[in-house]
Amino acid sequence: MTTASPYVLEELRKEARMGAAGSETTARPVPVIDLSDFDARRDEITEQLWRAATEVGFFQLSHHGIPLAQVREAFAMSERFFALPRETKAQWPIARNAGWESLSQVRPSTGVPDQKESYQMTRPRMAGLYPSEAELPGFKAAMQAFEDASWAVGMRVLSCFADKLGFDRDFFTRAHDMGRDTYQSTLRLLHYYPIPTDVQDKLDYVRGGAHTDFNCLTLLYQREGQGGLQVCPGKEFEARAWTPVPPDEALITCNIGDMLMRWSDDRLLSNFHRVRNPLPGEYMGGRYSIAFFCQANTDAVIASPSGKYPPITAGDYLAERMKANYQKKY
Ligand SMILES: O=C(O)CCC(=O)C(=O)O
Ligand SMILES: [Fe+2]
Repeated sequence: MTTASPYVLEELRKEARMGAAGSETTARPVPVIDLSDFDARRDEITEQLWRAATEVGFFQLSHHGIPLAQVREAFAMSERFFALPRETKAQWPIARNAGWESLSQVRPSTGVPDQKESYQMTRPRMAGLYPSEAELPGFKAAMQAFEDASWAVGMRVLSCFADKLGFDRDFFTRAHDMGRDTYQSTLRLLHYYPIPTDVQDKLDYVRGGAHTDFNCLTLLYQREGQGGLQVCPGKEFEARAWTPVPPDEALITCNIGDMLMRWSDDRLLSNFHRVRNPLPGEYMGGRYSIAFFCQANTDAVIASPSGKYPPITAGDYLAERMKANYQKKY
């Protein structure tokens, strides 16, 4: 007898089926795409991005134009944010992808909360959710500048996909319009807690459960010495064999999200990823990462050209995915 899945969206049913299993790792090449001299090399870069995104679903960007000092400043601010007292952070509880949460994100793949805290910045929803200048001087300005820089890189990559998909070049830029109150792209700071000694061999202690992202494109920043990210290419979902993506401060790791998979009739592949616990002998301290999620504005209609997926607004789509992850927090 089969049990009906509680999830309406195919993506969520797939996540639930993925489960927490699979510890095998397979070395796969992670394509690195050099964005230098972008305007002159646009055609060549577009071909490389397309190949990486259609064959694998994840890739890394080098020479993306964001200075290393700015990435390091964002991480320094993130550490200061998470070092604030719990009661201070609790003034900014998460709602609609904005604010702070701790131990509350339950991925359908694992059914247990990720052992992390995170703080999401979704600009039009941030009233009352930023630390004050007294609490954390310079935080808001540094984070907004970092989001601006990440957005610009994300839009460049998406403009290449627009060319290949037969949309006009600015199609995705218009769909991620920061100037409107329907904007819902999110900058997310993540802090995975240090691993307590008594849980180091417990299977139900999960740093980050397997999932695909809800958005169009994710830009992920990792720190040297704080690895753990593993990916499983979209086409090889059933194999559940994971490939580590070691941190490199100079690179941005990208993956395609489910919005773009729908928008491209599955030509661009979203991919599963997770954050595994450190293995015995590895660094057991905290892990910080930063993700920028290019999420289409709430009123953008994600219509799959062939009609494979029924049209849905990006607002409704995201709400459905968030509800499945945070009970009653959307
Ligand atoms: O922390 C990481 O490396 C991954 C984070 C992630 O996958 C997410 O927040 O969706
Ligand atoms: Fe993710």
